[in-house]
Amino acid sequence: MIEFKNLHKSFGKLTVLDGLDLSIKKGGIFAILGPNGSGKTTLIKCLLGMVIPNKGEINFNNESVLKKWEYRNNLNYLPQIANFPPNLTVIELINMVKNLRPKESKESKLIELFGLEDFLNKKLGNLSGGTKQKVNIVLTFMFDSELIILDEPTTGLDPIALIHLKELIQQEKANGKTILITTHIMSVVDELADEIVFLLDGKIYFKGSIEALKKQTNNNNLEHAIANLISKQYA
Ligand SMILES: Nc1ncnc2c1ncn2[C@@H]1O[C@H](COP(=O)(O)OP(=O)(O)OP(=O)(O)O)[C@@H](O)[C@H]1O
Repeated sequence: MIEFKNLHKSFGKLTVLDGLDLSIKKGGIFAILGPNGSGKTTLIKCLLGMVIPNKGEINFNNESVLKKWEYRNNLNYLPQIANFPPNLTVIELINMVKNLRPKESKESKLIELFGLEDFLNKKLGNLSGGTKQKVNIVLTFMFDSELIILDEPTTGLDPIALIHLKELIQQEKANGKTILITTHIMSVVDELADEIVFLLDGKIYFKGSIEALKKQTNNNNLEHAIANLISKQYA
């Protein structure tokens, strides 16, 4: 479904992606992991056309995405930091996004699920971080798309909202969707991920199941298995 071939991206002298190759098949939950600054968001933004690679190919459903935009109709994206217009109310923003995207939307169910009814007429600039993140989640999941990209979706969520988010992700997977998720919360990876994609030094350092990672690192604890991957590389 998605293929990155020999992808390079530098910001000035800083090389972030250094000949990265990765293919992701359709269906399932893929956790994109790596230390801070390893290039997870950059990789996602290359796929979205928000960062232009210096070199390499990116294909979505066997077609190059470079200089294209139509493919974006088939994906939903939750950004790591949502810069909402502070003077709009929650419902104004939801309606604005609905108008921009002429697709069927199911926001009512999500508003109820995350208990946002009482916030609909509040200005986005006055919301708490966690409530803003719930709005971010509603905007991401209200449309039906084959690919869902979630950049740190759990930030600021309380335990109940976190449970609802995890259920939502599982439901999308059950409906055959492909979900890419970046997170530093290993319990989320443990519960959700079918495959781990681990970025280090601008390349994919490991790709496989949690079981395979535990076996390779000879460590039964996911957090320690990941730490083991990093320390072996720098040993
Ligand atoms: N527009 C930009 N201009 C300059 N440097 C950038 C830009 N975007 C990202 N970087 C740098 O590229 C590197 C990779 O950043 P990126 O946000 O992709 O990392 P990440 O793996 O998502 O990190 P984190 O886990 O902290 O979210 C960092 O050193 C970052 O400072």
